[in-house]
Amino acid sequence: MKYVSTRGSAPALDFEEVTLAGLASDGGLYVPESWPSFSADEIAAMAGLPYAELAQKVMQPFVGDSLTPERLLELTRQAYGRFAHAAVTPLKQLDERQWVLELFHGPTLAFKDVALQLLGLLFEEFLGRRDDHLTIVGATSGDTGSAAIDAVAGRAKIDIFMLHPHGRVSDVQRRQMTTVLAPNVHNIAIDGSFDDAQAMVKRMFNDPGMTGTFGIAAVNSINWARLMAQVVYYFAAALQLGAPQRKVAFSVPTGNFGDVFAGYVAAKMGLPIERLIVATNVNDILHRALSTGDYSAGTVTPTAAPSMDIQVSSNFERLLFDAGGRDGAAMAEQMRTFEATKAIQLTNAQRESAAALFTSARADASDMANAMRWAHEECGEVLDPHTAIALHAARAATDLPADVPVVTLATAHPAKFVDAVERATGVRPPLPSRVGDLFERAEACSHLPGTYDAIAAFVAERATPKHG
Ligand SMILES: Cc1ncc(COP(=O)(O)O)c(C=O)c1O
Ligand SMILES: N[C@@H](CCOP(=O)(O)O)C(=O)O
Repeated sequence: MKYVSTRGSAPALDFEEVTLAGLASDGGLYVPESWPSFSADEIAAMAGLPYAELAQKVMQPFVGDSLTPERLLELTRQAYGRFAHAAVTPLKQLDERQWVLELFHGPTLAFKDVALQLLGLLFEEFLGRRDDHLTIVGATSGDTGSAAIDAVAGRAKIDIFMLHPHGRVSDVQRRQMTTVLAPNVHNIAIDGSFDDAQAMVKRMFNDPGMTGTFGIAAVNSINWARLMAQVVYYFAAALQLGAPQRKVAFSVPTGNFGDVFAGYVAAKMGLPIERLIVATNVNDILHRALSTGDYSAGTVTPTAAPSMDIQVSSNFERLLFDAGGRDGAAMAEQMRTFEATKAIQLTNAQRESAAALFTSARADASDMANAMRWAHEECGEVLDPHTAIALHAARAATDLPADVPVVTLATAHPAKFVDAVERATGVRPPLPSRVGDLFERAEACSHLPGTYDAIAAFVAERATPKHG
């Protein structure tokens, strides 16, 4: 399998190279040069497989000969062996139509663990084949950071520098990052928003002063391997609900468009998905883009669902590229316009193609609180604010065919956002014991101005050059 850049001019890479590369050298994102697909019979044969085996089957076409099927299965067993639930991503029924897919049973209590536990192992596997050192530079609005740090802390040949917006992540999210005191972990709180952090990370991939010396790598969803691993749980859920004979809809709390793009990939691979509902909070650039074609970023409003407080959604570029007919030169031009003006209009082709699968909905603070209350009072489930936003959107999708179940992706454990959950439901969910004595541990974090020069200098002083 080869991967091509959405902007058309970076070299095509294989899976091993694309995993270590992160962002393409032309500023684009890598996507498979074509979508692999399964027949209905092949999908039916996956029903009932343990999660690690299903993961190997779904991901093998993307991995190609970078890993044998036997080795990939060893890695998926190792990655998902750390999850606290035997099903890895268990599915729960709320009422006749509504279901919740719990993605937070990994070590750091959010869906990011599903991909990052595997990505940490893939980095180690591929670094073992070469004499290189990796410098991971990531941006987080709370969850990617802790999951990535857990996945790579203490690993030889890897340093991780994780940027988060100062004061805009929950206490649990911050402590899950800053209390990891391994020497290869560097937490940085920046003045600014997640979007500012993400822009600086992307800029570093295109700074020859940094890439010439350091092996800059990505743990954000700009890294293809992140999305690939997230495709698996769409298969897991749909198979339990009757796929391939029955269609399923998914409602996805969305920020950087990675999770819902993984659903798009599952549909491209043959999974019968009736609809993907893109649920946003008041930072609603994606809702506006999908409903009116207006992709224009405003300023970020802090909300009780901080991991979705994003205006510039990296992975939307992957959809625009694929939906727009895979024209790299046109995509590069469209993204240049967006980077310069912070606003573009989707083309008719992009809008029509996206509308075949996606709808969108926006939830404000009271929609979110009402969804949390409904789940708690009517179904006995305590949900986190991000999940509640998607549940609001799922319940609002009344035009779906009556026999289509709707699966809301539960992206974080409610204990990560305990204050917002308590305000809405009166319940203060306890932290699961697997996160240990989080509030007793010492924290280490550097606070830097939100400027590229300050971040680049900080990284350059501490990182190990790529060739030792
Ligand atoms: C809890 C939670 N829900 C939803 C999202 C949004 O997911 P995505 O950025 O893949 O759209 C995030 C952040 O990525 C998150 O941490
Ligand atoms: N919500 C995310 C933002 C980063 O998204 P990613 O999926 O691109 O890593 C977070 O929790 O950090």
